[in-house]
Amino acid sequence: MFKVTKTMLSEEQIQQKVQEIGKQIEKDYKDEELLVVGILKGASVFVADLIRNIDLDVNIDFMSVSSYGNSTESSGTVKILKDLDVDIEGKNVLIVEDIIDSGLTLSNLVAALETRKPKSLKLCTLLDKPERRKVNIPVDYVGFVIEDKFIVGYGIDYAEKYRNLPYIGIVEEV
Ligand SMILES: O=P(O)(O)OC[C@H]1O[C@H](OP(=O)(O)OP(=O)(O)O)[C@H](O)[C@@H]1O
Ligand code: HPA
Ligand SMILES: [Mg+2]
Repeated sequence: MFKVTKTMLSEEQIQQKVQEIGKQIEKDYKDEELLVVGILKGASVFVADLIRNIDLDVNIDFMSVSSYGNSTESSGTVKILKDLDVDIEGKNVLIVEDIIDSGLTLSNLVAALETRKPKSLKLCTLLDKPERRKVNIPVDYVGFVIEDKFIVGYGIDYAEKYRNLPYIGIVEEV
């Protein structure tokens, strides 16, 4: 049976980091228009907190892609389940993810969005698990670099559970 056995990052640590990233984004996009794109469902909680720490005129949109399903291993392919509502040509786009693991989700997504000719395309992730990377992908804003543990909480699930935890916990077989 799988259970949340430990806390990896507390609610306070996460909130502090989200504030820092938000302020950095605010600086970097001063006097620019910005479209923040959250990747459902995992990034939903992070995006909601992040945009409240960016004191600029931001627009938000969401995409839904899937690579994990109910397992702890990526299937290696990414399906677009819900596309953006808006055209991103000529816009500053910031993709927001909860976690980069193999990098497959983001690299596929970036390739797809680059063809739509945004003015700029940057990436932001709360968590980065570099040990599991299968494709190299440069990320502009990283919250925490974490070790190779299967984690949940703050939007991130195991079999659709635990997304509502306010902290990041480690899931282990007990
Ligand atoms: O770097 P990768 O190996 O591609 O893994 C990262 C992706 O996997 C998870 O999403 P998932 O596809 O499980 O869907 P979800 O966001 O709806 O939970 C996570 O939210 C990232 O989007
Ligand atoms: O550690 C993880 N936990 C949950 N979902 C994930 N998707 C990629 N990595 C993870
Ligand atoms: Mg996701």
